[in-house]
Amino acid sequence: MLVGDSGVGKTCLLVRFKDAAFLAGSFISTVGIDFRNKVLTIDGVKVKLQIWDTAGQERFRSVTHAYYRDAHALLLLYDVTNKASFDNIQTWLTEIHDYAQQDVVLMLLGNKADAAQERVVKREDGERLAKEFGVPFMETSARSGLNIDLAFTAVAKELKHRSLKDPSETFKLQEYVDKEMKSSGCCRA
Ligand SMILES: Nc1nc2c(ncn2[C@@H]2O[C@H](COP(=O)(O)OP(=O)(O)OP(=O)(O)O)[C@@H](O)[C@H]2O)c(=O)[nH]1
Repeated sequence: MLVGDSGVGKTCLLVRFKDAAFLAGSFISTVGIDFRNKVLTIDGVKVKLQIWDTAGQERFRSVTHAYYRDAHALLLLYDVTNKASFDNIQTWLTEIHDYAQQDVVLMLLGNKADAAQERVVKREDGERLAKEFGVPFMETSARSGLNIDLAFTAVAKELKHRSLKDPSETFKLQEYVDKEMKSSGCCRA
């Protein structure tokens, strides 16, 4: 499930992942909730992701609350060009604490990393916040595609690992993300 303030790019992130496209132009706010499916092959196993795109607007909050408890994973987004969306992350974390399952897989994403000129939230600030709350973190761009597949693949790997319930196998989400970013030679922003 994708959550975060209105306009941070949740719908664009999902469209980029699902269709490898970017919705340029006018911004159409999500009404309530929507979902799309995508099948990934993880270590030879097909994993079907059902991804719920929620409305960030406050007036839809009561609708989205109802979906939290069924979510296995949450991608919590802020917009690196919008300080308020970053400041609101703590409020979102409280909301997640109140409504989601205790062991939900959670990842923090600083989206719109392509927008260098408009950036107001440094990558280090995102990293610091994520560390404070013990949440894996990366910057993404729905416009350029930066780290989009990696974010969803990392979450899918974690979910697959959990569903196999094999205690001899360990999977560390942040370690996986850091390793993948390093080996691709890419950049966190
Ligand atoms: N530069 C840049 N713009 C983006 C990116 N992702 C989204 N946008 C723009 O940000 C605006 C909002 O994107 P949406 O995906 O509709 O935002 P949302 O979070 O789904 O908004 P709600 O549905 O209201 O919750 C649109 O004008 C997008 O074109 C990105 O990675 N880079």
